[in-house]
Amino acid sequence: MTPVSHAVEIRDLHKHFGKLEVLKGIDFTVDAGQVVCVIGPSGSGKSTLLRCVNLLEQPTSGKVLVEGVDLTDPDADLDAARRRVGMVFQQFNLFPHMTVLENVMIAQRRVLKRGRAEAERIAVENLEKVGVADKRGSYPAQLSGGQQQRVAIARALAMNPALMLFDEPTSALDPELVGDVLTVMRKLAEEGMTMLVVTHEMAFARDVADRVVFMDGGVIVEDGPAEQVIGAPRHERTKSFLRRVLDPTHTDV
Ligand SMILES: Nc1ncnc2c1ncn2[C@@H]1O[C@H](COP(=O)(O)OP(=O)(O)OP(=O)(O)O)[C@@H](O)[C@H]1O
Repeated sequence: MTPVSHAVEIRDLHKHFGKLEVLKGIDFTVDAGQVVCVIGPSGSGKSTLLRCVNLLEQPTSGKVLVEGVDLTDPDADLDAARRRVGMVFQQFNLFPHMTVLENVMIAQRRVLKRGRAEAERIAVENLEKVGVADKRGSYPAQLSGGQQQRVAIARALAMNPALMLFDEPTSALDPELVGDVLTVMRKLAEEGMTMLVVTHEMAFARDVADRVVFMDGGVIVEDGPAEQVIGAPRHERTKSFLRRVLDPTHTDV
């Protein structure tokens, strides 16, 4: 068996929606244990890129490998590959009629076929990890946005993923709730979780990411350590984007 060198490997990825080419030849890798933050203006293709890694979108061409499994190979075990990838969205997507505990147990029970006691134990363990175990009997509507997002993170972690994708996990939150979610994400990073994070949180990207990828117009413009891409960008497009996000008087990103 060939050794798996990357948690994620993307080669010449293109994605069209009709005539609109949203991804125009993306190449990059994420190694196991790395945190890679993807930044860039609205509409640059960041979410579409993540959705191609999670099979929510089918690439038009190119390759997406997760732990060496080619998701574009019709013979690949796609269910198994999908289970290796956890995803946290901007919206928490919790079932409103289920308690927090049930929300974190349901996929474990249905997809992984875990028994009730085991699923509950793992759910509680992960709710403790994100600091909301005391809310296990509550319904999502009884929780703050930050607590709901932490439940969504616990739900993804309970599936024992090799890789976590985060798509602007704090952008739907009131500013005072953002910190708690970022703290959980920092902890996961410190524990060695492989993470691909689309974010507008530049401080998080600067402090936590092993690499920052700047996307614009469906291409990767810069890919490197945060101190380079955010601290000393080489390209005019990156500089202009960062001027806009780092200057609060600009809101057009
Ligand atoms: N399912 C779809 N059908 C048609 N067009 C789509 C679809 N999904 C995304 N697009 C278009 O693809 C482009 C890139 O969208 P995407 O959401 O990937 O960008 P983004 O960089 O994540 O933006 P944002 O920061 O605003 O979330 C946009 O022009 C969007 O309208």
